[in-house]
Parts: sequence; structure tokens; C-alpha cells
Amino acid sequence: MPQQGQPQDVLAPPATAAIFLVVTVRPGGEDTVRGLLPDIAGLTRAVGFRSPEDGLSCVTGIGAHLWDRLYGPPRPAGLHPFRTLTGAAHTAVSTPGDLLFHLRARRPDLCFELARRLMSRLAGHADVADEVHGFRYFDERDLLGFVDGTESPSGPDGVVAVTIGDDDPAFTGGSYVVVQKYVHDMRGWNALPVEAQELAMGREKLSDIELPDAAKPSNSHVALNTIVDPDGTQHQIVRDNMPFGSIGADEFGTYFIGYVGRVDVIEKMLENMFIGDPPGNHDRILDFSTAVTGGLFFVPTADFLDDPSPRLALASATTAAEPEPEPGGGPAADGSLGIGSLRRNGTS
Ligand code: HEM
Repeated sequence: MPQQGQPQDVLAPPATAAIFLVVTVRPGGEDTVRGLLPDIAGLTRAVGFRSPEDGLSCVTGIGAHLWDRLYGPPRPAGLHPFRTLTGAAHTAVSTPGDLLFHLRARRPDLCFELARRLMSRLAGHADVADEVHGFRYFDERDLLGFVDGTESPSGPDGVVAVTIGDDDPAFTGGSYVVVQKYVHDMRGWNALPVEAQELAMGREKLSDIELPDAAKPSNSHVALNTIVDPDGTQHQIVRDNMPFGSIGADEFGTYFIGYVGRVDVIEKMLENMFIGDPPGNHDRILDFSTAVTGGLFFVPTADFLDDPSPRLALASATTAAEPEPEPGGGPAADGSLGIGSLRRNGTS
């Protein structure tokens, strides 16, 4: 039995292959899901142990609607359906998804075999809403040609970035994850001179060195995703994006995946990108990248997947014991954590 608070493999080492599987659960499929969740670790071990050096891992996320169907209230504090963001030029769409399986390994066959076995356990009770097979492309580059993942924190910083803290005691040790499938306008992007691409991204293309602040436009991807409190604290997420594509279908994309302990941090990044900071100053890479899916999931700890009852009991007890919120205090009425005070670096 996993130790209380032991995370899933959120901080798995860099993989060369991934499958991102977003699944919807049919009405009546809840018991089948409840039966599968405790078995996922064992299935992953069974498939992965046939080639241990290839590091197969699986992270399972649960969407808000399925949470309600499986466990009822209360939800983890940051779990809600992915919020559509409609900017003047670009929209972050919200698309269906009850379960997310993020499978990573150094060999695609391991991911494929585990995905097949997970879905065979759900057969007749769930449907694949979206399936993306990602691959490592040269030196960790996305299909826009830039090295992707450099500033994603690892080690202790990564743990801090992805871990739900004591403010939600029943779900401490878990994470949230946002996924978005982006398709790129490769012709438009490649028509840009490299210098213009670098200004869009905020980093040099070949060397991957960050542009100096004075040269980095306020609508560059890096500027809009650097989230710093007025006191200088930087808020980070852990990303493990993967390129995907189909030559025949002329589809070239990036599957974005971001893990975080505080949902409001990643939502602020999305707001900066799509609405803009200030509004209208949207992320330049969106002019060449369209988000065609969007989902938010709670990533419970391994012990929750094994047996959710102790944490669910704690969640109910904590909610029952909570005093009525003071007017104007506590979480915002829209369910957000009230991160309005967060400002992009250099604009506070
Ligand atoms: C088309 C989709 C995307 C592509 C191709 C992309 C690519 C990149 C690249 C090349 C970098 C610079 C190197 C690095 O630090 O990784 C970067 C940085 C970053 N991206 Fe993205 N990204 C995408 C979507 C997103 C989304 C949706 C978010 C957040 C919701 C995000 C958050 C970040 C953050 C936080 C950084 C690091 C900023 C810093 O501290 O320097 N990215 N991305």
C-alpha cells in the first residue's frame, strides 16, 4: 500500500515518448472506474517491469464532473471544469474529459501497451475523447523549432510548484494538471524571420538563451508566462510538453501539459496568454498556435487511488467544521483562489 501523501509520478524524468489519453466516462460507468483506479499502479508495474530501464510511468487525473459522480462534494478546492477564456483574438476552449492518463516512457511501445490495457478495463463504460502520441523531437524542441521545457522547475523547486499544500488538508500532496492540444500554422510561422520568432518566444532559437529584458517584448511567450508576486516570489508550473503530428493530415502540434499545486497560477498564465496583459496584449505564439482542446484535472496522491476513503472522510469532516466565510473573505465567489494580486514580472 502506498504511503499517505506519496505523489503519483508527476515529476517523472524526461521521456522520449508519451501518450496523452483524455477519456469520458459513460453514465453508469462509475463503478468500473472505481474498480480500475486502485489497479493502475499494478498495471503500470506489470507493463513497465518488462523493460525497467525505459521508465514507464502513468499519472491519472480526475475531472470535476467525474469527481462529483464518483465521490460527491466536497471537491478539491481548485477542481472545476476548465474555464473557457475568450480574448479579443484567441480563445482557450474547454472540451470534455473525465479522466486523463499521462503515460511516459523511453519507448513508445510501453506507453501503447499500458494505454491499451487501461482502455480494455474501461471497455463499454468509457470513450476516448482525445488521444495524442507525443515524441521527443531533436534536442527537446517543439515543432516551432524552440527548445521547450528549459525553465520548467525540477528537484525541490518542482516539488514546491506541483504540490497542493496544507490549505486543502484532505488533498495535500496531490496536484492539478491542465492539458491543451495546440495545432500550429507551420507555414505562417516558418514565413517569419528567425529574429521575429525569437521575439515571439522570448528566447534565442538556436542557443535557447533567454532574451534580455530590454529586448523581450511584453507579448512574448516567456514574458507573459513569468508570474511574480509584488514581493518577488515567482510562481512556477512543471511542464512536459510533447510534439505530435501527422504528415498526411498536415497536422503539426504541441501537446501542452502543466502540473501545478495552485490552479490560480496556471489560470493566470492562461489569462495572460489569451486575454493578454494588459488585456489585448496577447501571447504572440497564439497567432500561430490554436488550442483545440482544454481540460483541468485533479491528480490525487497514490494512496488516494489505492483507497480514497480516508481522505474523503477528512474532506467531509473539514468542510463540516469550517466556519461560515466572512463577507469578502475566503475563496472568490467564482471558485477561484483570488490570485488577482499576482502580476507579471516587470508590470507590478
Ligand atoms: C503552443 C503551445 C506552447 C508552446 C509551443 C510552448 C513553448 C514554450 C517554450 C519554447 C518555452 C521556452 C523554454 C522553456 O522554458 O521551456 C516556454 C516557456 C514557458 N511556457 Fe510555454 N509553450 C506553450 C504553451 C504554454 C502554456 C499554455 C503555458 C501556461 C499555461 C505555458 C507556460 C510556459 C512557462 C511558465 C514557461 C517558462 C517561462 C519562464 O519562466 O521563462 N506554455 N514555452
